[in-house]
Amino acid sequence: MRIPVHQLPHGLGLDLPAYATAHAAGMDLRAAIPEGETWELAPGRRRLVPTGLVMAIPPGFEGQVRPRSGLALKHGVTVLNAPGTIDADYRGEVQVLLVNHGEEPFLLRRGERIAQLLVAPVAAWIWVPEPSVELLGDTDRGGGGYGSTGR
Ligand SMILES: O=c1ccn([C@H]2C[C@H](O)[C@@H](COP(=O)(O)OP(=O)(O)OP(=O)(O)O)O2)c(=O)[nH]1
Repeated sequence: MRIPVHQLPHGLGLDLPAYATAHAAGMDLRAAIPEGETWELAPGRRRLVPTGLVMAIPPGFEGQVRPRSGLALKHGVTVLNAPGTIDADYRGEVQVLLVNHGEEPFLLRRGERIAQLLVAPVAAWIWVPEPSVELLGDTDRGGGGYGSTGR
């Protein structure tokens, strides 16, 4: 599968997102912040981090911007809107909304791996309105939820 991608000027020189291992699901996204700058993410604060990437995800697929577990475990830094959705028709820069849930400021530098991108299939659905709830069909669960099956 191929995804046309364009690196904006501030992203040039950074590696394209890549799978770290043979069967990895996600490709790491890198921070396209200016060379030599250090961005501080203070505890409790959020920041939109550029990737320098514009992509054309094929119709029928979506991009999911997910956190990296290592950043979450070591620093409390995660993707605030996880999973962020990259629509197939989006032609703006992919950005990552990071939040620092940790106790220490998190320092971010150019090229750092900040999140991972998964490209997954999505189906387009249409609603079929039914005049009564019975027409939706009976199930074992029925309306049970929120712990109805036990702990
Ligand atoms: O983490 C994210 C989430 C979204 N986007 C881009 C791609 C996506 O296609 C577009 C719109 O995202 P979304 O639908 O989540 O935004 P919205 O808040 O619903 O705004 P809109 O009215 O633009 O759809 O923003 C990102 O770059 N990073």
